[in-house]
Amino acid sequence: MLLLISPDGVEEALDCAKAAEHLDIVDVKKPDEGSLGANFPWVIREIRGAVPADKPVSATVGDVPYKPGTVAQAALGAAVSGATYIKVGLYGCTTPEQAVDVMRGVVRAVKDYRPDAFVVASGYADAHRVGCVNPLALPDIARRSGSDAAMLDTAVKDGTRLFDHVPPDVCAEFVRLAHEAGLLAALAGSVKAVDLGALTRIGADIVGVRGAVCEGGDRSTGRIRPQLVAAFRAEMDRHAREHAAATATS
Ligand SMILES: O=C[C@H](O)COP(=O)(O)O
Repeated sequence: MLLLISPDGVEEALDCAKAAEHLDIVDVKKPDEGSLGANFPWVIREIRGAVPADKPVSATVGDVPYKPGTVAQAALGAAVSGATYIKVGLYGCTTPEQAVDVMRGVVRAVKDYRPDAFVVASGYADAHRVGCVNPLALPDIARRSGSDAAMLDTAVKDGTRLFDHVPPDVCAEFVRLAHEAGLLAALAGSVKAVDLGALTRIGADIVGVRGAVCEGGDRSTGRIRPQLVAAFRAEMDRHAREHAAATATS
């Protein structure tokens, strides 16, 4: 399982760089603009320059409205700024067809510019609270639009977590559907170390975190700390080892 960490700006990204050996993807966002809030192009560019070249930089394009042209242009902006993972939060899409429309535009805009870019269609585990598409619709939306991964995060950061809204057995179905469609499955949403056992068993390809690696576990007032990233990674590795051992003996 890959570890994606979301700094809120250049300063936190530098702290991520200090823990680079423990993480896989640096995900630029602007948490004060929403769960998948988009940051400025120059921040993406500066972070790309600050983290080791072998670590992909991801950028969130926002909790986007149903405006395919606007979103495609924003996604291209993120790619031009140096992000190779482009994450789109389908907040304003109320049907799978709308979501496919938006993601098709993103895939074309991004891949015409950079064919090896990786496009992530993200929905929300707590979709019922904000009125967007059902979490289990995401793998098919990603497949139909030519995206590379389906993701879930939480829209409302009020302390509730991924599994509060989408229990582990339903997350397992999400991962199964994504894999069946040939996609990677990414899961996030105030994930804590205690969730890593279930996420490992479920077979998620990417886990995304911010709060869990911030001081005090607070994604808004705390700062990302390299030692918390290292500790989180150690827990991931421990679960991976235990799972591999259990699978080998069963
Ligand atoms: O992409 C992952 C998000 O940044 C998750 O943030 P969070 O762990 O604070 O919910």
